[in-house]
Amino acid sequence: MEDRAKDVIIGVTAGVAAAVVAAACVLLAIWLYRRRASVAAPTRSLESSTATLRANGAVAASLDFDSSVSVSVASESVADWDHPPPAKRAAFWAWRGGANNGRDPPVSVSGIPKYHYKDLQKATTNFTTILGQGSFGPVYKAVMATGEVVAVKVLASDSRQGEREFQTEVALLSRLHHRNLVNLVGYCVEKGQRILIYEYMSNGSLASLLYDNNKRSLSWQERLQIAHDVSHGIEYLHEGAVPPVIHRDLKSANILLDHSMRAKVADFGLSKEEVFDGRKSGLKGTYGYMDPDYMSTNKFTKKSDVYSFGIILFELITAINPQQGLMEYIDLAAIGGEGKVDWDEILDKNLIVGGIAEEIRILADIAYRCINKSPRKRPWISEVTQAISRIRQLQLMKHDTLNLPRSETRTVLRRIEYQHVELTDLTSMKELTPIRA
Ligand SMILES: Nc1ncnc2c1ncn2[C@@H]1O[C@H](COP(=O)(O)OP(=O)(O)OP(=O)(O)O)[C@@H](O)[C@H]1O
Repeated sequence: MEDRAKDVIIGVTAGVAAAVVAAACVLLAIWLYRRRASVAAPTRSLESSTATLRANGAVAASLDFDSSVSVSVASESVADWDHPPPAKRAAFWAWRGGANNGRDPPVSVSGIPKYHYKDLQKATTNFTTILGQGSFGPVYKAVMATGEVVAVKVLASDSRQGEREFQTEVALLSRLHHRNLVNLVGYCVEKGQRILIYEYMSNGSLASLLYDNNKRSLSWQERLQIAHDVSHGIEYLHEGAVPPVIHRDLKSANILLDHSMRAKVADFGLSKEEVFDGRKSGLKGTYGYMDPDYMSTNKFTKKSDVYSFGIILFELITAINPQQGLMEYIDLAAIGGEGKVDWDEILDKNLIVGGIAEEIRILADIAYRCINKSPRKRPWISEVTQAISRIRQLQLMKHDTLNLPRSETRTVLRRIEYQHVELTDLTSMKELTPIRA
């Protein structure tokens, strides 16, 4: 009897112990689950707010600290911005100007010099030396006290988007340096004004050189150099910058030329919101340059920039404005299908000179691949740069050949033939694309 009571007591004790252990496990599991969920929650919401901008495992993310500030810069890891280090946080609050009740002066995180408004006023003769008017405000030529000539872009003070874009521009350009990007040399935030100061590009925009009747026509050599420069600039953004950057508003008006006609890409972060098809779509970019795939999916990728660059290449070849029917002309020329495209029909008449037909055809073929409706079939920008390099090599070799003694000419011609085969391979560019898409 006593043994039986003992057994009962042991059984009950073991049961209670088992129940306690089980309850503890359940509680532990609940606690762990809740903890993980609370850590994951902000990341998820940030990811969802940037989802439309992500593509190809890389690129543009929005720094959505609040819904009014959506800065398109290439992705630092989401987690990184989820818990930014103190320096980044301070910079961000400083940029927001007002988030700290405006007590502190704006902080330059960028290392880019900050100018006083009165100095810029003087350098622009009280803002009278206007170079042009963009959608974010006027641009002035300024001669600084040091004698340096710069371009001063005054963002419209009433524009909320202007302020947002201002933040993007300073943030992006402070970490992007390349000879084919228009350098930001300073900025000013004073008296309610937001001003960006750039290196001065004395030959203006590619658009004005192509479409302004008062300007001389660009030579083929210059056009090829411009194509190469721009391609290098974009390649730096896509494949050199860490993290990578998508421009989102590549167009001939955003390609500027310096005193020696070298081209640079301008206007990061200043892509404007555009009303499309009469409806407010939230799409960014400029009509005539916008990737059709982006218009249907709302996903902007590096290949969307490649599309816009393809359009710019066609502008260089045809001098037809994309906003005045360029695409229709291209479709007409390509009506015969692959291998039967006749680019001669749409060539800029100023390019009808001897000896360059083959080079033009190759560049047009590259451009045509860039504007393929399917982003996967478009080349990567580094492939485009390489293809343009080959055209230039071909040119150099031709030039050398003309200056060579007869005995060497045959060898060089053979090399040209070889290069040509390589070029044809490159312009087909089909094999690489699916691997990285
Ligand atoms: N760094 C610069 N050097 C010389 N001229 C410049 C410079 N930046 C802009 N400009 C000139 O100022 C004018 C306005 O330029 P801005 O970049 O504001 O607008 P946009 O690119 O022409 O148009 P949008 O703002 O609609 O894209 C253009 O004519 C351009 O050629």
